[in-house]
Amino acid sequence: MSEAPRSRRSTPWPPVDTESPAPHPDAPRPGTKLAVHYDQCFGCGDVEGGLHMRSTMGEHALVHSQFAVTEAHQGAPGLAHGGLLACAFDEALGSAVGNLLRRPAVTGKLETDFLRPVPVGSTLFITAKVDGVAGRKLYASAEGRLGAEDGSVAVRARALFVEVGFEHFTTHGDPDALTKFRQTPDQINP
Ligand SMILES: CCCCCCCC(=O)SCCNC(=O)CCNC(=O)[C@H](O)C(C)(C)COP(=O)(O)OP(=O)(O)OC[C@H]1O[C@@H](n2cnc3c(N)ncnc32)[C@H](O)[C@@H]1OP(=O)(O)O
Repeated sequence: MSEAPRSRRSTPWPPVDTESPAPHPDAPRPGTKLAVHYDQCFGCGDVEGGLHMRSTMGEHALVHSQFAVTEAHQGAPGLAHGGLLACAFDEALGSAVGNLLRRPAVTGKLETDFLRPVPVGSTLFITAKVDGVAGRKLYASAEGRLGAEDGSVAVRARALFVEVGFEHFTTHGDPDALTKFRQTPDQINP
């Protein structure tokens, strides 16, 4: 296969003026294995059929996540489903925002570039970072490499997270949301 294009993007990123993202003083130190943020989360929780993503804080405010692609994640014979890959990036990006900034936020916009097919049996090594902060708007980006931290780039993603109050979860989700977050050991939410 020919080399994937370096970029298919024409728009600047972040799309607005931002401040540099200062990591929260309580952000996990490099090398820390990051906690599951909610044990029923499809991305990182121990949910049957979930993605079972695990993440680690890296150097230079990078968050490293791995997504092991199984037969349950197929969209075409032997290949990962693009929507599930987007899900994996939502999780990895959210983990970067949540752990580095420690501000409750939800995904407002998520865009993905699928550069190479991702086969069943492969592991996607995703590196995510926070690119900028503009008030409640938190911008993050990530790339996923096939098979190793220095493998070929297969997917790139970028996202806008919007900071919300904790009532977002109790009003729109479950009135017991805060209790349920807290029941997840070492969670980073409220
Ligand atoms: C560790 C954690 C890992 C978590 C990983 C998983 C994360 C998730 O999947 S979260 C679930 C999916 N996301 C959601 O359900 C969010 C649903 N959407 C919402 O609740 C709302 O639209 C919400 C909160 C994003 C924004 O609403 P609201 O609080 O009223 O703010 P609003 O004024 O509309 O937007 C705030 C700013 O963001 C901008 N914005 C919001 N959405 C977008 C968008 N899609 N594109 C561009 N800009 C946007 C607005 O233009 C606005 O900008 P400005 O302040 O400059 O005017």
